[in-house]
Amino acid sequence: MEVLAMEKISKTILKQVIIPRKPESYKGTYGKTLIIAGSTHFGGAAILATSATVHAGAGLVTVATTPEKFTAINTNIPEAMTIDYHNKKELLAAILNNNVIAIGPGLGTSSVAVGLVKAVLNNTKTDQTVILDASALTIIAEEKIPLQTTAHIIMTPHQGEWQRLSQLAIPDQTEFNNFEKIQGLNPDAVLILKKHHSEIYYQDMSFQIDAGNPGMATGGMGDTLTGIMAGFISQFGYSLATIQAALLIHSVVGDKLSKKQYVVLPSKIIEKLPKYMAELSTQTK
Ligand SMILES: NC(=O)C1=CN([C@@H]2O[C@H](COP(=O)(O)OP(=O)(O)OC[C@H]3O[C@@H](n4cnc5c(N)ncnc54)[C@H](O)[C@@H]3O)[C@@H](O)[C@H]2O)[C@@H](O)CC1
Ligand SMILES: Nc1ncnc2c1ncn2[C@@H]1O[C@H](COP(=O)(O)OP(=O)(O)O)[C@@H](O)[C@H]1O
Ligand SMILES: [Mg+2]
Repeated sequence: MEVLAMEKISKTILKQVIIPRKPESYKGTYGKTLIIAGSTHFGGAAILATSATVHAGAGLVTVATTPEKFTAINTNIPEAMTIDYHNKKELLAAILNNNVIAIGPGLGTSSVAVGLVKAVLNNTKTDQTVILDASALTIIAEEKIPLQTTAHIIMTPHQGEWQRLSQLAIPDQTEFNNFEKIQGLNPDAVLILKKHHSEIYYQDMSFQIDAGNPGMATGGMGDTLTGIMAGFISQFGYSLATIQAALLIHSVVGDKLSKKQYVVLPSKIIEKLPKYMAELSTQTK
């Protein structure tokens, strides 16, 4: 039985991470992000993840997806560029050229999707961050793909996806057991276990957010977190503080919205992000 409660992430982390932008900066200062997402039946996941990345402040965002979704993505998020993930040459160039790569939202588990996950894990390096979410995690579990990249790895499963990856039934997903399973997957990987009051496992430390509400239990909410995480790491750099701030802001904005809205739409969280980030970055204390 676990006796000690996990450390809660304080809201002060938001002001610490979300600092004012430097006047002489340009889009390149805020990082390049590649989102590999979407498939015939899950176009919305790609749109939400991409839109969240752009609204969170990533400098340049590219989406690798199926061309049938280009129009929808370009219409919803004209700021993002699109490439066809079936084009191996373009995909490899994009994997090599981006600082942050998020893969999985709405990707499905087709053989093409399996190839995409392998391409990311085989071609990323130390200075990059790879965020593995949704279908990418299911593929890694089903195909037993080793997490062998030297890039930073952040896994963002919900409890069902973590069960697939770790073989731990939900009641057995304790702090102790989760740490043990991370060791077996890749000791350097960060786990964000999504649930009511999501948890972060980072090296030998664990944290929990004291925010989030059941109004957020709606499709696309995790895809949105993935985009926020990608956008934050892209512009603020990879660190524990950045990861904590991204996870927390998603639920803090969700809590603000839930005061007046029974169900919290992911697209509404995305819409609110730039204003809330401006407020946080200009507050002195
Ligand atoms: N608009 C869209 O295009 C959307 C696409 N989506 C995509 O759909 C694909 C399948 O993902 P899903 O997560 O829906 O399905 P999954 O089959 O991967 O996961 C759902 C299963 O996990 C179980 N589970 C246990 N604990 C859970 C928890 N805390 N939260 C959620 N599920 C839990 C459920 O009972 C269910 O059996 C992914 O690629 C995902 O990104 C979803 O994100 C929904 C929205
Ligand atoms: N009851 C709840 N309380 C707090 N947060 C929740 C609740 N239900 C869902 N969430 C949050 O919503 C997100 C759901 O992620 P996920 O299941 O991956 O959604 P999707 O794949 O549909 O985008 C997670 O960040 C999770 O913590
Ligand atoms: Mg999900």
